Formats: sequence, structure tokens, C-alpha cells
Amino acid sequence: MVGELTIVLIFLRMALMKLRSTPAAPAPGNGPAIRTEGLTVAFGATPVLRGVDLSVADGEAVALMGGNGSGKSTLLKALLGVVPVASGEARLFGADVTARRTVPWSSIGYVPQRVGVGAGVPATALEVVAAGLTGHRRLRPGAGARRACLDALDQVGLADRAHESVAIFSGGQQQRVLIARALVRRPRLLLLDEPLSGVDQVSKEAMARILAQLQADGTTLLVVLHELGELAPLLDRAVVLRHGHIVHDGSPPQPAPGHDAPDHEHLHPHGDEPAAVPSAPDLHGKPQRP
Ligand SMILES: Nc1ncnc2c1ncn2[C@@H]1O[C@H](COP(=O)(O)OP(=O)(O)OP(=O)(O)O)[C@@H](O)[C@H]1O
Repeated sequence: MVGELTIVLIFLRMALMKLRSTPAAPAPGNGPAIRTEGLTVAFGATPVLRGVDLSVADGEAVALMGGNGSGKSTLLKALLGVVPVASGEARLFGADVTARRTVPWSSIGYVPQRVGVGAGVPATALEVVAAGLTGHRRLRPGAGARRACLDALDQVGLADRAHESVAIFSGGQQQRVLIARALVRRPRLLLLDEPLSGVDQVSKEAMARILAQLQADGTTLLVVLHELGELAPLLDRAVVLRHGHIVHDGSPPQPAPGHDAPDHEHLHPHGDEPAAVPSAPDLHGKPQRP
């Protein structure tokens, strides 16, 4: 495993040295940034997403919330086409994610739930960011990748540390490197899975500034969060999942003590909305609204 990763890194290093100009992201297709209808995902016999209907317009910033295990990460993965769809459909910019070739992947960025970005391999920040320019049939970064990677690191305030090993970065700095890896694709749609979790205050504020700038530039944001925190001012709405159902789609919750608890379900009234679900939701069908 480490051997394979080392080979990939050597490959990336060689590719970085050869590159010359910035790749242009293809224009996204037609349709809203995200649209799912009756989206159902199951692992074995266990349904995890149960008929999710979600629409996110181009340029919107939406929080995806819910307790542990409610299906938030699975929804992002279904949108990225990396978990199988049992029924229903998911479209990005109008393209069905299961028909992979039609999706404008180069316009879509993904920041996964925090993992050690170095994963035991002595990668520099620049090399990690360069990985954002590979994948989906592109085996090495295109021309101009080095400049693009440095620009992305500059956006997250880490250009001066481009050649340092991410193994010595703080958790928040590692998270910013992962965001730079997504930004280097110049995405029109950015999916982020708990970007603020376990991150120091300085990095939280830096990330809020970065995401606010992206939103101002028209980037669509879907952000998994347990609490809105520093991102509250830029979010247009919140979608709350419970047991794979959407149980709230509307105003973001007001900040309150306990919202950051991982098992908090955000089921009480949020802003101008009525309570989202009854205390005993019908898990086999649509939850009944009061
Ligand atoms: N590859 C998998 N195989 C089997 N079960 C899975 C798989 N991925 C996720 N699950 C299960 O699906 C459910 C939803 O997981 P998911 O990671 O989407 O939850 P989440 O809402 O993101 O939770 P958290 O807040 O803890 O990150 C969980 O019960 C989890 O164990």
C-alpha cells in the first residue's frame, strides 16, 4: 500500500515538473447544480438513503445536517457516483451521475471528511493539491498544474508552505490543504464533508472566508455540518437528514448550545419553520409533518 502510494507520488512529482499552462474547466451542463429524486442507497439489505428529493440551485449555499449515521456522507458519495444508487436518480448540472461520462467532473470539487492527508506518505502540500487535478480518466495533472496548485494554496493561505510535508501540518492546516485540492479544479460545485470538525479556530475563520469568497464568485456549496458555526452567515438554507429521510428543508437552525454534538438531530423548529418531524417518525414512508 505504502509502496503504491509512493509510486503515485513519484509520478505526480514528475508530472508537476513538466507542466506549463492552466487547464480550463469545461462549462457545466444544463439544470440545477444538484437534483435528486427518490434517491435510495442501500448497503446490502440496509437502506441508508430512503427516497431523498433534493434540489440545489446554481450558486446556492446549503448546509446538510443530521445526527451520526443519518446518511449525510452517503448522500455526498451518491452525488459523486461512488456508492451505487438502488433506485431514484441523482443529477449534477442535469447529468445523471450513474452515466459517468456525461457529468462535468472537472467542475466539481469534493472535500472528504478529514483524514490524515499524508496517510503515512511524505507528501508535500503541493503534491496533495496536485492530486486534485487527476482522476476520472486523467492520470496526471495537465499543463500549468504547478501554477494552479500554488494559486489554490495561496487561496487557503498556505502558498509559503507548498513544499513542506503535510505530515507536520496541524489538523486545520491539513484541512485547508484538502480544500485547496478541491479548489484547484476551479469547481462550480463544491461538496464538503464536515470541513470544520476538529479544526482550530484560526483555520475555521480562514475556511469561512474562503467559502464566503467562493460563494460570492457563484460557486454552489453543499456542506455537511453538525453546527453552522462560522459558516452561518453564508448559508442560504439547511437540509436535515434523519434515518435517510429529509426531515427539514428550509431556514438554517439558530446557533444554540448542543448543536455541535455529533448525535444532535436538529429536529426542533428552525427559524420560521414548524417542527420538522413528529417524535416518532415513520421510517418506512414520508415523515408526517405536524
Ligand atoms: N460502505 C458502507 N458499507 C456499509 N454501511 C455503510 C457504508 N457507508 C456507510 N454505511 C452506513 O450507513 C449509515 C450512514 O452513514 P453515513 O456515513 O452516511 O452517516 P453520516 O450522517 O455521515 O454520519 P456521521 O455524522 O457520523 O459522519 C451508517 O449506519 C453507516 O454505518
